[in-house]
Amino acid sequence: MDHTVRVEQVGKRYGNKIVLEKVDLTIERGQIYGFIGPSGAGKTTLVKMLVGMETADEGTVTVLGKKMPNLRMLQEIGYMAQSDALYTELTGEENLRFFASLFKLNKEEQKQRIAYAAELVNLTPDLAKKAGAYSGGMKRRLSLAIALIQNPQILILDEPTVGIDPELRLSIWNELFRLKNEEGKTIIVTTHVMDEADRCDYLAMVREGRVLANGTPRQLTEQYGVNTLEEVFLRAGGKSK
Ligand SMILES: Nc1ncnc2c1ncn2[C@@H]1O[C@H](COP(=O)(O)OP(=O)(O)OP(=O)(O)O)[C@@H](O)[C@H]1O
Repeated sequence: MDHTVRVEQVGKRYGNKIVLEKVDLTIERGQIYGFIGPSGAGKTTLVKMLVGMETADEGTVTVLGKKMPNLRMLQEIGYMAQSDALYTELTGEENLRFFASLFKLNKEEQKQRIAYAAELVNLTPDLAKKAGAYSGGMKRRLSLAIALIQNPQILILDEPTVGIDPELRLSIWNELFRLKNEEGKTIIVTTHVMDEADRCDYLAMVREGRVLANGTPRQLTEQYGVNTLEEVFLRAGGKSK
C-alpha cells in the first residue's frame, strides 16, 4: 500500500491538558480522508502536526516517508487553516502572487497556477480588490486558492467550506474529486458538515483527543448501528457512548 501519511502513537498536551492521546492513523495516496468530531476534539491540532506546524510530544508523524516536521515538505503540502492568513492590504492577486513566489515555480507556472486557482474558487473577477475588503466567504475562497497554488501532492483543509454558499461548495467538492481521481492527490479535511463527511472515502471520528472509530462512511454507520453519519457524530460526540 502507498501510505501518504502515517501517525503512530501520537500524543500532545498543552500544559496539563491532554489534547491528543495514542493516535494511530494511516492515510493512503489518492484518498479523501475526513476528520470529524465535536469542537475541541483535537482535529486542528492533528492536522497541524501533519503540516508540521505542531510537534508531537509522543509518537511519530510521517508524511511521504519523511518524519515531520520537515520544512522541505511544504512544497508537497497545501494547507488551508481555519482562520484565514491573508495580507489584507494586498489584493487577491497580490496575495496569490506572494504565496506562489515562495515555491519552486517558474514565472510561467506561477501565472498558470494563479489563473487556475482563482478560477477554481470563482475569484477571477475580484482579483484586483484588496483582500481586506473581501467578504468572509471570499476570504475562505482565497485561502483555498493559496493552499492549491504550488500544486501540492497533499491538500490539508481545515473546515474548507465554512461560509461558502452551497453552489460553490459543490463546485469545490467536484474539483476535489477531480484532483483525487485525475491527479491522485491526497486530500485531508476536517468538517462539521455531514454531507461533506459522506463524500470522504474514509473518516476518523475524533473525540477528546482520541480516534474513537475509523472507516468508510458506511462502515461507521454500520458500526454504530445507525442510518446516517449525523447520528454517528451525535453518538460519538455525546457523553452516552
Ligand atoms: N495553542 C494552544 N494552547 C493551549 N491549548 C490549545 C492550543 N491549541 C488548541 N488547544 C486546545 O486543544 C484542544 C483541541 O483543540 P483543536 O483546535 O485541535 O480542536 P478541534 O477539534 O479542531 O475543534 P474545532 O472543531 O472547534 O475546530 C482544545 O481544548 C483547545 O482549547
